[in-house]
Amino acid sequence: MTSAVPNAPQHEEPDARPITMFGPDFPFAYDDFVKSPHGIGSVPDAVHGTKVAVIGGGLSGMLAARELLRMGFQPVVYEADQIGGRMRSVPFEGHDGIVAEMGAMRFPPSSTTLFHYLDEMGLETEDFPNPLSEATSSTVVDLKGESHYARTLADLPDVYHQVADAWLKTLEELAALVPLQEAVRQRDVRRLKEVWNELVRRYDDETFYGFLARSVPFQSFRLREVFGQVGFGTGGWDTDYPNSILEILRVVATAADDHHRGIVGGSQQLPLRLWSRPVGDASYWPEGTSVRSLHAGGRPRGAVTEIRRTEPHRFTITDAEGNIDTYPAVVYTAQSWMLLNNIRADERLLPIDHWTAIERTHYMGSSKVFVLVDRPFWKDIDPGTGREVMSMTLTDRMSRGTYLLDQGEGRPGLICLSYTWADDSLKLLPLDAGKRTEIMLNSLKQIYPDVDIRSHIIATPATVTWEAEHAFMGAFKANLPGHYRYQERLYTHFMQDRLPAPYRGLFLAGDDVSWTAGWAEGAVTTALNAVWGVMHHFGGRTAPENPGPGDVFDQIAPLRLED
Ligand SMILES: Cc1cc2nc3c(=O)[nH]c(=O)nc-3n(C[C@H](O)[C@H](O)[C@H](O)COP(=O)(O)OP(=O)(O)OC[C@H]3O[C@@H](n4cnc5c(N)ncnc54)[C@H](O)[C@@H]3O)c2cc1C
Repeated sequence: MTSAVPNAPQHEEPDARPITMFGPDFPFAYDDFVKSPHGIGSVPDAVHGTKVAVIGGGLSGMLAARELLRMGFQPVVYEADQIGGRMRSVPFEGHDGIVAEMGAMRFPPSSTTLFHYLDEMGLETEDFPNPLSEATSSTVVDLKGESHYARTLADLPDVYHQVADAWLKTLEELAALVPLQEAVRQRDVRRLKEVWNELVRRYDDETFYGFLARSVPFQSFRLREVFGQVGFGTGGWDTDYPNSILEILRVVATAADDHHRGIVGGSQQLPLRLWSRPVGDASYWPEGTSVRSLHAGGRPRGAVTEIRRTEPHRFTITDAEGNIDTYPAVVYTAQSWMLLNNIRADERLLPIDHWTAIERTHYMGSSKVFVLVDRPFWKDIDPGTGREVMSMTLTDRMSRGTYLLDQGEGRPGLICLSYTWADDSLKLLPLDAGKRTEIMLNSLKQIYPDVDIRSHIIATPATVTWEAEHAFMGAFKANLPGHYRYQERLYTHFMQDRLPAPYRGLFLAGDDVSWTAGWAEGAVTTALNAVWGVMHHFGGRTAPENPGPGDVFDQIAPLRLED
């Protein structure tokens, strides 16, 4: 997501194994699973060619469709908006190769399963210029009208060091940071479950803010305020303060906010390539078959408007063009709220407790504003100070986070003028691109009075507010306190032997079902769960050498909290 979550402090031994997004709720090694030469499963020949509806053409849907095709199914993709979903890279007309990342834009290398598919699809990554990171030549932190220029954390005034220390101490004292990260590194499932399950029991009812307020190192309100407004790593945290502290601890435990990399050419290429590239080693299908080639006109079906359960054990789907088709199984990857309003959904699709979980799901809003400028003028040196005229900027003003995205020598420069979440995003909701740009330029003018950003702008600004997008209604899920049980229900829904038979056959996947919403790794791993579920539903199995998430589920299942 780039939640407002900062760099996870790490205790790094020189030869330590890397921290990955292994668990902590369901510590299954998805990265090893997808890399195995034994494949991720197969189905009986009689099942080959069976149509499975895949609702949503974002990363999760595209990955599920591709892996289902590989197993010999015929995935039928429905998409309401465009292939890519929240991996939306918007080009600027007349400026080839430059895109504004409206959704996902920076990816932690700890997303090892995501990176496997990036490699498979031949995509390259590069350092992303986060605040104070190595890829960022300078950062300005501007708070309560006072600006500080820094190349590293060491250049910032003492209060920022106090905040960094307080955060590290709090994590060590209240959240068992050291054993938690060590268990993730070592992939020590028993130890990880011991430590994490205890944290779940202790903190499911706690907000992020409440967690800080009860910590001795954060007794000063001033420190909590500074931490909330600028944080460290990717920026301020206060828009996350009302959320469950477990959401934050997952990010910290798995280094999701560290060492981010951007996808060269734009993140949307990943779902687009999963859709259009032939699947080399597919069962049943002739060489050269891709998900796209299985679709008439090379286009997905339109938006789903209705899903009903029909006899015997079928799903009948209507789309926006009025087509009605019936399938023996469905993978559903759109935000789950769509099942409450945009889609007429048969109540018999899910057990009542799952509907409750969907109704209670909480999403964060998010807005971005990008401008294309004639050149990376921010690298000009101010003769008075000897510094670059403008830096990556964190501020408590309306723009909050401003990112400078160098496109290379002799090319225009790209500026993400503003990236906001929750209430800060809501403040922009009713405003058009022009008004938003004006507000952000004004905000930055207070920090850089001598820089005329407007004079460099060469294209219409690009902007988005995800909560206003019809097919999304939010940027990413963020559990509130007390939501663990809902999350556990939705995540484990792919284990359908546990459900009464009339509720089987529809598999939930995607970012909002994952434990780490706002991170593409969760879209990938929940897609793999759903693929395992579909395979199992049709009598398929994995190779004994490479058991899947459902095969080992009972040994590593997420903690189930009782009433
Ligand atoms: C602002 C923002 C910043 C982010 N930053 C990062 C980041 O830096 N790093 C990172 O790892 N992750 C980030 N993420 C998260 C990442 O984008 C998601 O995890 C991932 O893209 C989700 O993929 P998905 O397939 O689960 O869902 P989606 O991408 O939402 O795909 C669901 C698809 O379903 C479609 N749909 C909706 N309704 C219907 C219908 N009725 N019929 C058919 N189709 C329908 C939608 O149009 C959409 O294409 C960010 C997300 C946002 C919004």
